[in-house]
Amino acid sequence: MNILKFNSDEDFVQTGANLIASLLQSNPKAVLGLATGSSPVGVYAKLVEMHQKGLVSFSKATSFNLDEYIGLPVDHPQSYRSFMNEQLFNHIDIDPGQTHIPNGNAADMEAECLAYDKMLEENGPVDLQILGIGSNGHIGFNEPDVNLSSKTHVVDLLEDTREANARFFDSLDDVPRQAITMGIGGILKARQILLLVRGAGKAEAIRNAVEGPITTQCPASLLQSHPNVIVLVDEGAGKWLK
Ligand SMILES: N[C@@H]1[C@@H](O)[C@H](O)[C@@H](COP(=O)(O)O)O[C@@H]1O
Repeated sequence: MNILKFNSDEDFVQTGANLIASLLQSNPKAVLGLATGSSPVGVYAKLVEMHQKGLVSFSKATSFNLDEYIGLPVDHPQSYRSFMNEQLFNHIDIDPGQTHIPNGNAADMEAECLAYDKMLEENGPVDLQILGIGSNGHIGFNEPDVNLSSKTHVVDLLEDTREANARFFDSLDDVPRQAITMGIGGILKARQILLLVRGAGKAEAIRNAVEGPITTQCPASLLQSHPNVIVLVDEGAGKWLK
């Protein structure tokens, strides 16, 4: 794992954005694995800025998002489709038909999981997978558990995850109880992984993930088994790293 610590927010987002932009410059048809949450927001904003300056184009790229809430209307402001449209897709030249997000409103969720993995397999592997980390060590919505699923699946969200995400909703009751997420196996198939970690609230999670044992109780620790992971941490998140 290549762990880079930043004191400056600007350097953090510029480094993340440069990695994605240089991939697209060398391979315009790159397959991007995208994440939601507050961690990648600054990197997406920087990519929009770079796109507006003519420094990067997404016109031939394909994207796959990690996860989506179940049962939230797709146009709900907190759906991950709305998030991606607002933070990135509406401001760049990516073909909307080439952006993929699991359908959290499918009538048959099992079929949706299979279809998503099939699409990933047909278009993959993902060239660069962006990830955030939950304060309990989750990646995507792969929560700590005795067993982790390899494939895309439906997950019951843990209470602490719902509470962490309640800040985006009117009340805790409005936070969905389930999500569809790519599995750990799907995530680890990416050629390269870029883990973005910001804030002191993630200090323990990232220390466990990169310095602790590889355990399903900290799903992000499985990234230690991947040969090409870059971790960007800010000062707060990196405060307990060696
Ligand atoms: N499903 C998402 C994850 O993909 C994200 O990485 C994580 C951290 O979110 P944030 O970056 O807002 O702290 O939790 C969410 O629940």
